[in-house]
Amino acid sequence: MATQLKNLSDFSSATEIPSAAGYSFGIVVAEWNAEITNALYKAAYSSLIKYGAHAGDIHTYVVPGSFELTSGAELLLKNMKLDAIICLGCVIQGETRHFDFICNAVANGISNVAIKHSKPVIFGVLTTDNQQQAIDRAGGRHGNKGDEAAVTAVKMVNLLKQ
Ligand SMILES: Nc1c(NC[C@H](O)[C@H](O)[C@H](O)CO)[nH]c(=O)[nH]c1=O
Ligand SMILES: CC(=O)[C@@H](O)COP(=O)(O)O
Repeated sequence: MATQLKNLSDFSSATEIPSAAGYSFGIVVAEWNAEITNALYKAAYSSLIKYGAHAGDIHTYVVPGSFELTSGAELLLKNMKLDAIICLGCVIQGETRHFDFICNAVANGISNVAIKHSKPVIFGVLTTDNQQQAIDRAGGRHGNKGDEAAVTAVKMVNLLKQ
């Protein structure tokens, strides 16, 4: 599996990570699976600060579930001047196909919001078969998708400087 070859928080071999200084970021976090999404959030916030973002330029909002990440991102971009949005959530397969509908809706919805506003909206959503896979990707053996999402946002806001 691809993840087995990659730690989500290892950027040692990555291209240089540009500065986040001067850019404003929104972070939308889903409450569902809060022990996981809180870990994603802490990593994303810490990474933005590590790469130069100012605390006053990071705006955090909580939504009930991952399905609401799309509307959360839309509301922020419609009402605030932000350079990028990071959406953080954790969807874990249950007994029914509800998982599929949420995952597909969020992935497509976030993409549509990004295109509508011509702004980076980062898909920092874990979509796992079970709790352990989520733990492994929220600060466990496969790193933290919150780190990955933050670095992606920093790279994207600097895109036009390339
Ligand atoms: N089962 C999970 C959910 N379900 C809730 C939905 O995201 C949504 O809030 C509800 O359908 C009302 O619109 N959300 C997650 O983030 N993770 C899950 O595992
Ligand atoms: C992804 C979900 O919504 C899931 O946790 C709900 O569980 P179930 O499919 O058993 O209703």
